Amino acid sequence: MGGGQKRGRTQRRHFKQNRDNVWKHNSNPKKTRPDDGTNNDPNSNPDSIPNQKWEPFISQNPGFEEYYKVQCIVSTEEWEEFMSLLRKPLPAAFRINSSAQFYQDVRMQLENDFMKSLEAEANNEHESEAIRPLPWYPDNLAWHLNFSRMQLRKNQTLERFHEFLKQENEVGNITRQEAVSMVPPLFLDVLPHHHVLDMCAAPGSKTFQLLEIIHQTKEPGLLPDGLVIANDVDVQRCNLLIHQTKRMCSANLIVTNHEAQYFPSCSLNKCSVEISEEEKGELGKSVLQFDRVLCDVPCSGDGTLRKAPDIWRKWNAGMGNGLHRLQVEIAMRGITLLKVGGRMVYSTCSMNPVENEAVVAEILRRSKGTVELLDVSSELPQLVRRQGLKTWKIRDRGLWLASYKIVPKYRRGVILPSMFPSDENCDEVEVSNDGAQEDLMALDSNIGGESISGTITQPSSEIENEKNSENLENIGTSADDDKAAVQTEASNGSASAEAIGDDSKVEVSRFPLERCMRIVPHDQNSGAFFIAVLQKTSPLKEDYKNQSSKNICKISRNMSKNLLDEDQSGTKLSGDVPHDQEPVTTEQASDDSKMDKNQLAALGSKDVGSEDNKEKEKEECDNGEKGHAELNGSKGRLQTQGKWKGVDPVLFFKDEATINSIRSFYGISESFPLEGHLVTRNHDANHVKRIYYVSKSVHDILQLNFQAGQKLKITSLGLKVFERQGSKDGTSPCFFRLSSEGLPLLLPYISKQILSASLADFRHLLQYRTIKFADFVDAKFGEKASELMPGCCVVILGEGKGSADKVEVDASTIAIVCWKGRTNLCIMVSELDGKELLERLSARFGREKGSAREEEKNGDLVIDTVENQELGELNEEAKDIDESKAVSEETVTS
Ligand SMILES: C[S@@+](CC[C@H](N)C(=O)[O-])C[C@H]1O[C@@H](n2cnc3c(N)ncnc32)[C@H](O)[C@@H]1O
Repeated sequence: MGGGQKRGRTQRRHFKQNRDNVWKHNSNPKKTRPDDGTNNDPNSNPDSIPNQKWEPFISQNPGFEEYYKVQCIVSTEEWEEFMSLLRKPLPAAFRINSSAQFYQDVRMQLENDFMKSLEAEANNEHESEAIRPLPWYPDNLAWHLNFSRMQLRKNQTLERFHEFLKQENEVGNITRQEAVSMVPPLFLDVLPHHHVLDMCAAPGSKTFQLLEIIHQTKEPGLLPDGLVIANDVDVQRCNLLIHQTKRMCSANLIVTNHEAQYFPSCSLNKCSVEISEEEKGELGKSVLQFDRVLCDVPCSGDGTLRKAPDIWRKWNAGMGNGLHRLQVEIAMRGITLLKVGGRMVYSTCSMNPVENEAVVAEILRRSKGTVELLDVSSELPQLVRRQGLKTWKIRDRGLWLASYKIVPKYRRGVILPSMFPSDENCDEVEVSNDGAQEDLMALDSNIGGESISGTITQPSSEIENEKNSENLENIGTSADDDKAAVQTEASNGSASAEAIGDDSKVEVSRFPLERCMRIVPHDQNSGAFFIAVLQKTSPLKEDYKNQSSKNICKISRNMSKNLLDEDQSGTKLSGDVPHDQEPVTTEQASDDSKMDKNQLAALGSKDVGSEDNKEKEKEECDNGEKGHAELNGSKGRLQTQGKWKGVDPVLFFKDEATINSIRSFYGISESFPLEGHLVTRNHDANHVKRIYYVSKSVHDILQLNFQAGQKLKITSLGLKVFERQGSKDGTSPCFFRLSSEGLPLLLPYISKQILSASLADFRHLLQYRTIKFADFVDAKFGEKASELMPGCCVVILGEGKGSADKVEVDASTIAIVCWKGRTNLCIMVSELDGKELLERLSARFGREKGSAREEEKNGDLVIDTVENQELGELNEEAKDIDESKAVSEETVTS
């Protein structure tokens, strides 16, 4: 099983400490709001928050209502229901982590216990059940609660259930995830051998799902052939992603930190250093390409209104307009990195067609028949969804624009042809764009002829407008100006006044956008989501660049060319990030005057394209090329000093003496490959603290990355298997202990330092944490334990058979990492994990007769105080190591 089939125990500590327990009370009472469903009554004052001044969220936004009415997002008859549900709090949902060892037990508890005991608690007109499995999610692994989190907290009769949710969340058996957010990975149709790229992955709930699928079918100790590369541009969010996915214990994961629109392809054909065909052959690939790509892009997020009601206040049409370009660029990069025959899912938690159908249409337009929008109407039939829209309109500064033709010239750098349903306008755009280019040149000359970094063609008049529009009064003025401009354009004959109300001029997309899926809240009491499933049917065409150029500014045109070149795999690879151009950043792309920096930050876009970043990108490019010659030698040093500053280097661990001592101490079978699979993040082999195991698939990508000059900025990878141990007495001959998360992978191959305990002794170990050899119920077990070498060891549960002699493991084996001291055995499992494991054993095997605490009082289990203290320190040390790791080796600090 390894990676993924069981989760470790101690390793979950830092995960827990680094995320809120979402089922606990809200630590920020200011954010709390009443749970009455509408919460727009300023006079209501919930009793639940004594002494707190409650400020209700506004749940009105006339602009929002007008926008979606015009877009016909739902029929007129449904409008009231749609709006009413948007104002109600989102019912909680969660997923059972199928990688957790006790996931079946958790599922049984929900099906057999809570579903029945909570029957009486169904409490609103939308639902007849208090909790229910989501019908479209496989194997009853995803659950919908007919309560919001606030209701769970307030209701006494739900207390036991609430406690259950808190504990299972804390130990990592369940993950809270919005129901609709679970959908995209299901449509990706991932198989265990697939190479999957999750382009915008943080905080990682979908990455977790992808890893679960990758690890689904493997036996203990075997790793799947596939892998997931999870990427996010935001450093802080990348760290969340790392902590989230750590619970998966996967050796098949790489976390990277790139702007997705420039995700490197690690093309060997671009390398400055010659690589022989033989070397390329050994690697099995000369460019990074994926079987599956998840493109869950940054978006305006209005599909999450039910759980993030502050969006009511912030929402404006410019948010979607501002993100469209970035979304297209990310999606096109995804298509470029996709293998022919591969599938890509494009998704957003926005309802806005500009961020959805318009982006999908642009992908199809640019890929010119090489990408198909799949009809997946027969997949997940129980998931209620609507067809995509074929027509929509653009709202810009108070104007409705039904066609690109009526976009005022000075807005044409912002409002793009690709935002509109029809691509007929694209031909006319060439002329119009010339105008925009003239504007840009004029602007360039205004600022001394230097080109503006990555800016969309934006005339100075517009910049002035946008500056002024901070002031609300000026927004009105600017909109009036725009109207006047449209009228002038129209009367000049360069545009027809196709504004709202003129239905005869409605544009309809030529693409089969009805195959897209939109989930709206009132269909199944959920949030809203948009999903499109695309398949690459052949390599992108040579003239893709020409075609796309009509819709995109000069900057992006260059980028399209580079992307295309990469797609002609093997023949015309022109390399990675197009460093000769500045990236179109979220911030720049979102240049609508009403979308301020705070809003962008709220979209999770901070750090994108900062000057610092851009400088680094240039530097990275240079150093990356140089780095190639020094494969895994001084490269680590180079990396920390130049390339990917602030990120620990990735190095294969090749210290044979250490590897041999580990193998021999634990009796790790020769059939388990260590060589070539061990990685560290420290270039000083003598001070390596943690050793990570990587699958063959990850190994191959690392090799390619080394060969290509370390294009990938890797923030985390693999599965921690060994940690340097700080034995106080120095008696253990092995310097490295096993880590809990790596144990499931190694377990089937370990033949030394491993014992099988009876159920009673296993329970006692979990309960008392340290037991003297003489105090074990099974004396033979105590004797065997005393004969182990001092240091790290493994105890497996022999399930009451008293089988100290025989150690047999299979997928269901329950095992813990322990420490053999001079007189006793101590577990290296956190208290919470120990407690939870005890409870699971009770649920499976029944409670132990007699209270162990009483036995303790009677002095049955006396522990050598001195050694106990020493072992306590060791345990503490293990915890410290876990925590420091998050800071030193896995946290991106750039
Ligand atoms: C909708 S969230 C992704 C949610 C995630 N897929 C999940 O299921 O947990 C969008 C993410 O895109 C990231 N992002 C924004 N701009 C990006 C860019 N240019 N490249 C990569 N990631 C980006 C944000 O930091 C944010 O974490």
